Amino acid sequence: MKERNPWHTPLTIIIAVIGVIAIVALVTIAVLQNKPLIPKYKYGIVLDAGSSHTAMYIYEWPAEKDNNTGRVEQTHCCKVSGSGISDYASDPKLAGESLKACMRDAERFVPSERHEETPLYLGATAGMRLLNIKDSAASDRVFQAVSESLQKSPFSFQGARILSGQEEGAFGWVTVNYLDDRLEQGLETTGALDLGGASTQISFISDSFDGSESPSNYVAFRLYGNDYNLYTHSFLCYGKDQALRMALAHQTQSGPGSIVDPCFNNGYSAVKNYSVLYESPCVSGRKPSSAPQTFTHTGKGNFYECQEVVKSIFNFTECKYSQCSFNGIFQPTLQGTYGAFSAYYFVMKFLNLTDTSVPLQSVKEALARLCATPFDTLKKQHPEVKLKFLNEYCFSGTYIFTLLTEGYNFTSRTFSDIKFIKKIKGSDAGWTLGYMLNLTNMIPAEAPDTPLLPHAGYVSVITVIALVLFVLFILSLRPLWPRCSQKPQIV
Ligand SMILES: Nc1nc2c(ncn2[C@@H]2O[C@H](COP(=O)(O)OP(=O)(O)OP(=O)(O)O)[C@@H](O)[C@H]2O)c(=O)[nH]1
Ligand SMILES: [Ca+2]
Repeated sequence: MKERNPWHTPLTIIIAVIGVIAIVALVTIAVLQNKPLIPKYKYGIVLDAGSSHTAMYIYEWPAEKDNNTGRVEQTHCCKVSGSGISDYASDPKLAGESLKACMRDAERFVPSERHEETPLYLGATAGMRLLNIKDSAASDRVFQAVSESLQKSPFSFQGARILSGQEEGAFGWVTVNYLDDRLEQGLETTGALDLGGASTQISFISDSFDGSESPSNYVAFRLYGNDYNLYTHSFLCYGKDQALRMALAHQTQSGPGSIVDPCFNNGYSAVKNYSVLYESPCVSGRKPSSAPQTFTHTGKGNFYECQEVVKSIFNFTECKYSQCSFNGIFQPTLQGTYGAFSAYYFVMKFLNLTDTSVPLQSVKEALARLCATPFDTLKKQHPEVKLKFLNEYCFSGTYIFTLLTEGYNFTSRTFSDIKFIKKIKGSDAGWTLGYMLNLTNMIPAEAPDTPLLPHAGYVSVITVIALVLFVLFILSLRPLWPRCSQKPQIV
């Protein structure tokens, strides 16, 4: 007679089927519930209305990581053609018009279903600060015109305003450290050096600085559970274009007519207009009373003499604090590493000095060679470089060298702590990302709670526990298990 399998009772079969269904359901729910959602992104747009030009940056981040430690990345950048919005003071409508091509670009890069909820900001820096000083009604008209233009875009326009120098410096610092993952992980931070056309910013953490000596240079942050006491200062008029104006103005003081400038290469020559040179508030107070309409600006290319001219635009003597950078501005002792961007990068890139940390002496030698090169030779060596930039590299390089060493007090030892950078992990270094992170509350003050286990670990643990429970359940039903039927004895 065929032996009956003791498991083949209706009860055990039902228990087994229910058990298997329960496990499958449990694992399925665990997987679906915790699976990362299909990547869906959110967007933010910032227009950087600088003194020399406007640029639009589009940022994106995973939608479910909103208000968390999600990585915000720059996905697109559009350079507005023409000059900065402050140059449209006499025809503000054109400032609004100039932004249109980039805004159309943004409509293509941000998916249309996100347009309406995407915040759009415009922040203006030193060019508008200067226009506001010179003619505040004109600056209001420019803002009016750009705001009207941006309101017509499908995005959620959040306003156009001038950033204070302190904000510009602090947000540049946030950008650099956010992109380097230094904030979230509580690592030692990097200082930020930004050289624009009309102002320059220096921002860093110094252990010796708690804000008490100079409160206007102090910005306190609490980010991801860490406190930061940031030193920051923005020098209006010390961006490279305004610095050049000040250097030229200084040289025209000795007598109008012509300037033989050591900061321009030998062979360079141009006729320039006095009124144009002196129209900026950075120099307007110093216009010679009997100046003719024009002056001839020629180059003689000498780095050492150029340094003397550049030094003349700084005041190194006045200081009412324990220590100063220049112009009587407090600066604590330099500390840590620095990321130097904008014009610092453009100029050092031209000098081929961005890849490794460079000894200060090499920079000096490269500048001495550059300034001594006749302008014709320089043009032949760099046919690809725009003349308006090529003209000025001797001045710009010498200015950067002097600002860093004599101004901020970098020495041959600390100079190699500066890295000249343009982008970090695909996003441009600058104040715009930090500005948006702040306005969208994307950096929490406290460290967010992290899940106990990663997703895969969580699913595995749940599965193992389910299996163990199932086995225990089956074992607990032992009393109900059918007994082995005894073979009938043949007597
Ligand atoms: N050599 C070189 N210079 C550049 C380039 N792009 C911009 N510049 C110059 O570098 C300087 C700084 O440029 P930005 O950082 O864009 O300055 P900005 O933001 O307009 O000015 P701020 O409002 O003072 O911040 C200006 O004098 C620009 O004309 C470039 O590709 N090469
Ligand atoms: Ca800038």
